[in-house]
Amino acid sequence: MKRSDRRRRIESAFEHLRSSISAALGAAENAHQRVLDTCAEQEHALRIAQFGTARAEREPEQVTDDPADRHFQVALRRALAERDETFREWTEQGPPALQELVLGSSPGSASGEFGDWLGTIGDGDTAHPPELWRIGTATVPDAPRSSAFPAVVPALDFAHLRITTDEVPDTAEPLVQNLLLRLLSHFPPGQVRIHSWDVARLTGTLPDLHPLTSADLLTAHDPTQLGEMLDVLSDHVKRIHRHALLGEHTTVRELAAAQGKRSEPWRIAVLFGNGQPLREEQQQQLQRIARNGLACGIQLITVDLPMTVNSTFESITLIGENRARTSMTGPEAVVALDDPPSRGEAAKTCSKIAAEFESRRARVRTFDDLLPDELWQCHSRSELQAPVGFDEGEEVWVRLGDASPHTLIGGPSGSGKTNFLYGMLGAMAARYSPDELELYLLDFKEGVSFAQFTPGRRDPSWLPHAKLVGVNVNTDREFGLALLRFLADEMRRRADKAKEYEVTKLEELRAEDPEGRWPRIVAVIDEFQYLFADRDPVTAQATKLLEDVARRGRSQGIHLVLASQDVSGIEAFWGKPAIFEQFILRIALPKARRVLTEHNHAAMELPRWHAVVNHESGVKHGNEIARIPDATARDTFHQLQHQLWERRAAGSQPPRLFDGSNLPKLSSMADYRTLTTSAGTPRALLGQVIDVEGTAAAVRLSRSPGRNIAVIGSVREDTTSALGAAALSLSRQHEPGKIRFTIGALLDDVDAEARAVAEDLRGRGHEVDVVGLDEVSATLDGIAAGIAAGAAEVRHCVVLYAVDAAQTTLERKDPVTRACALDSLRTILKQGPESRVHVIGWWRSVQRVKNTLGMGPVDDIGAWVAFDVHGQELSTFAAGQPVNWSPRSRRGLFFDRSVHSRPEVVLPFDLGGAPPVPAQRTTELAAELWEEAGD
Ligand SMILES: Nc1ncnc2c1ncn2[C@@H]1O[C@H](COP(=O)(O)OP(=O)(O)OP(=O)(O)O)[C@@H](O)[C@H]1O
Repeated sequence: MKRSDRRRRIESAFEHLRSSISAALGAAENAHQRVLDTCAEQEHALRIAQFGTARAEREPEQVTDDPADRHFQVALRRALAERDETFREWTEQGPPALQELVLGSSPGSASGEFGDWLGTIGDGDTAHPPELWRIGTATVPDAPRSSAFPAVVPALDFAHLRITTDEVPDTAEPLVQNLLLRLLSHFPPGQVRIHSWDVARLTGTLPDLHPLTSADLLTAHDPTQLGEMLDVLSDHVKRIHRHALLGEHTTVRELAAAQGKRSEPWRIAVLFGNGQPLREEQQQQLQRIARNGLACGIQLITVDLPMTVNSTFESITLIGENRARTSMTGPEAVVALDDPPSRGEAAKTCSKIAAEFESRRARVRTFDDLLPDELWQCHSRSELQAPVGFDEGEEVWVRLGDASPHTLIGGPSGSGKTNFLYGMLGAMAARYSPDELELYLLDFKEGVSFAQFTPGRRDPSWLPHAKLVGVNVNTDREFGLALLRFLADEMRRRADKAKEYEVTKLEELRAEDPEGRWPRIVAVIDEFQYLFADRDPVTAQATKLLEDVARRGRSQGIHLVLASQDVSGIEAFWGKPAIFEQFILRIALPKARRVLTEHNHAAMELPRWHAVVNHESGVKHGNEIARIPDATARDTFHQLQHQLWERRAAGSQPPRLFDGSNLPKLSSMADYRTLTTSAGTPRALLGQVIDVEGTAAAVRLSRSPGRNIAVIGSVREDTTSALGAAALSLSRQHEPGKIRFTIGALLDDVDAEARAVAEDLRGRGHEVDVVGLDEVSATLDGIAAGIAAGAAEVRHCVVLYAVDAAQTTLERKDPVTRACALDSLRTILKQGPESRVHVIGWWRSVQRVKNTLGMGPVDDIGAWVAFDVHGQELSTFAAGQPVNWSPRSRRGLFFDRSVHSRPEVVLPFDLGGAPPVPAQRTTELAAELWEEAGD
């Protein structure tokens, strides 16, 4: 190869190398440049992001020294595109959607223009209040298109509000005032109450709302008295928690939604501070109110008041020129607060609200105002509640439930206790159906106050909730015992049933057994002090039973309502703290003494037809004063009763009426009417026992020794009633021919009664012999001889009217045999029952029964009923036990040694026929007995 060739090739190789190197170097430089560009753009992007895209666009010189710089322009364009993309959905749909939402959920004054509602009185539904309330118009300045949307904040039950200013709290005033005007104008006057406190000003806070103070809708608290305002709010929280929120509802709002009506107004407390925290204890109290208040409808609005509780607060920060940021709209949105209406307009609105509230408050409320719009809509699972009166037009309610199980009502005669009871029972009966509430009503006072709840001759309606009505029972304290015993039994039945479901309370039992019928029971005893009238076994038993029912009834849905006009009656109660303490609800009518606690004299100052309603055992702070409407006038309770009666369930039975001034009619007694010939051992009915069911006093006439009946006493009407009832009831249990009657009419005075019964029995087809004084000895001898010969074929009842009147006749001895008919009678008494022969005899005194029986034991008289006989005389016939009994008119004492441990009180029957003769002894007999007593 030539030298020159080689060189050329080498040079060309170098050339290639050079150009390759320079190409490589150029590429690196380009890449370097690109990296530098990207870097510059990203630096700008970072600064733009830090500064805010919108601001960077507005004020580029704040972001870069050279706004025209290519890299900055690229970064800004990219940021704007990204922002537009991000906001696109909101820009297109956000503001109009929000607008629509607010319009729908916050109607009327909650979000409308002032001009549309200012000055009109609200009628908003308190059971379903709007959640959000307008304060202004918001925009997002940094949005690509800054559309406005309504700015709203939650109020009332939903959140507290914390407002922060630039340390000039007054600047928050128009905002607060506007919001309050919206709230006040939305609901009927009185539903929103305002408390205000301003650390810096004595008066003049919220000046346009000032007219509300005259109606107590706004209470302006003194700057030095924050404690007083906090105490008022705390008391409301406590009271509402203790009483209104006992059942399944944990907030007043839920309760209102369930009941369709709010029972407590909203209370809004506005506190203007100065940026300084409160004193420690006030801070804590305020925080407690903040935590618990919303559930009770208490909302706080604080202005420049540092607080450490955050959770339930929404915040508004004023940023000058009527603009604010809120926690609802976030830091990007700026709210232009609504301009307030003119001062004149706002004040006029408040005056109008105050005047309307005053006029509603002054309106006389009637019994009808106690009634719900719809009948029988409430359930009594956790308690019973009903309004009983009005405080300045607002309802005052009573509650019977676990927290306040029983009520004590006091007031002197004529103060309106009966009327109060009518109002309360009416308001409850209208709310709860008979499946939710049963009433047992007892009035010891003379008169017939509860009789209206039972069907009468002129009005057939009855109160379908009433199961038992007792009137004129002032001498029959046993009826009170019977009611208490019935309640104690029912309580046990409920407790046993609850145990089956492994629960303890009625509320839980109802949850476990939803199909079961477990109404709450309200038992009213008017003039209950009669129960404790004497130092006797009735008082002792009543005390024991009342203690049991009062203590354990609470969890079984059994509520006592005891009323008394008698101070000593109530005082006697004070001595029984175990009972008294259970009567947490106290109702004091004007001038009632001893119902409330010793230092609570509210009842003394009450005007007529008012009551103190106190759910705190009578302590002062529990006082609620209520005006009680007239519930006994025409067209009040009675009209309601008619409506309720018409709604009664098919087959609903009228309440049982126990009227102490009337005797039960034998022919209408269930125990008599249901007697049939197919029943087993026949039962002789003698009268009616004092119990809740109205059971008959009955003696079984079995074939065993002693199954004879003595009717003892000198009052003819009562004793002949017992004999007649026994005979007639036995006749109903036998086909004709299956029983025989021998009737001894041994006293002229009762001949007519004896013969009337005989006629009645014959009319029913039975064989009846009537014997007088002249035939009685032979008849008894014959019967005794028959027994000696063997048992009778059919039952034989020997009904003797005034056995003792025949004593001399019966004692007359046969000159030959020396036997007398008295011996025959003794034989019949002793041996008869086993042979189907029973004596049902009337003796006019205990001594005279003993004369008949002779020296022998009294066992041959297995059962007896005694009228006008003192207890101590009867103890021999009651297995030797002391008998505590003072005779009373038209009442007897009944004892059957085969079933009773102690005698019980009975009412003789009204057998129908001739009207009863006034109860009196025959003068002739009175003289005889007087002589005997002298002997
Ligand atoms: N709130 C009331 N508004 C109007 N009249 C009433 C009111 N309360 C009671 N009255 C009337 O007062 C009278 C006495 O009332 P009520 O019978 O209720 O009193 P009381 O305390 O039960 O008296 P007593 O124990 O003597 O029966 C009745 O005529 C009744 O109509």
